[in-house]
Amino acid sequence: MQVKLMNANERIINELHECLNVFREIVGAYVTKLNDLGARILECISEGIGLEKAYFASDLSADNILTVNHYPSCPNPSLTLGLAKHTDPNLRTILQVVPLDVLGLELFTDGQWLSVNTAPDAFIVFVGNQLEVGSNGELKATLHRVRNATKVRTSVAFFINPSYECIVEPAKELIQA
Ligand SMILES: O=C(O)CCC(=O)C(=O)O
Ligand SMILES: [Fe+2]
Repeated sequence: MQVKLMNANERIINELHECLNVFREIVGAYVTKLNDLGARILECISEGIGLEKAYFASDLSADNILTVNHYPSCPNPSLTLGLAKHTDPNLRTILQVVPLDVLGLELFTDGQWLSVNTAPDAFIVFVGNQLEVGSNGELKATLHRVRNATKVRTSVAFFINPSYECIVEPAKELIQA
């Protein structure tokens, strides 16, 4: 009988595979929930601006991306921004922030930057550029930025995008003659 002992490299590779499987399972379940949540919010938004419930479904929200932003602790946060001001180029963003007590996200509204508070189990939802176009400007893309903090901050952003093939244009129902 031949017994093959695993060397250190093989053991690490096996453990890595195991971690990746668990990671895939957890992230897969999270993304499925975010997809459902995103679809429900989009339905409410569509109805709210006078479009049919499913207007932004299918091609207009077919391509989704999950990203993680990590902001290391910054010794002098007043000297630099974590993320410069921008609007997201997609249809819509759903954001979750960890840890909850580290503030940093700011929205530009009524001529000033306002800090966004987070709450347990809460999601932050941004209107992206494509939703501003699709809604013919009824919804304005959210201008936002991130300030650094002396503590580490991480955010998870789920970007909902139209498919590459689809044409994004103002909804006919929202164009005044
Ligand atoms: O980290 C945040 O709170 C915001 C991240 C963000 O704006 C982005 O990923 O586009
Ligand atoms: Fe953003």
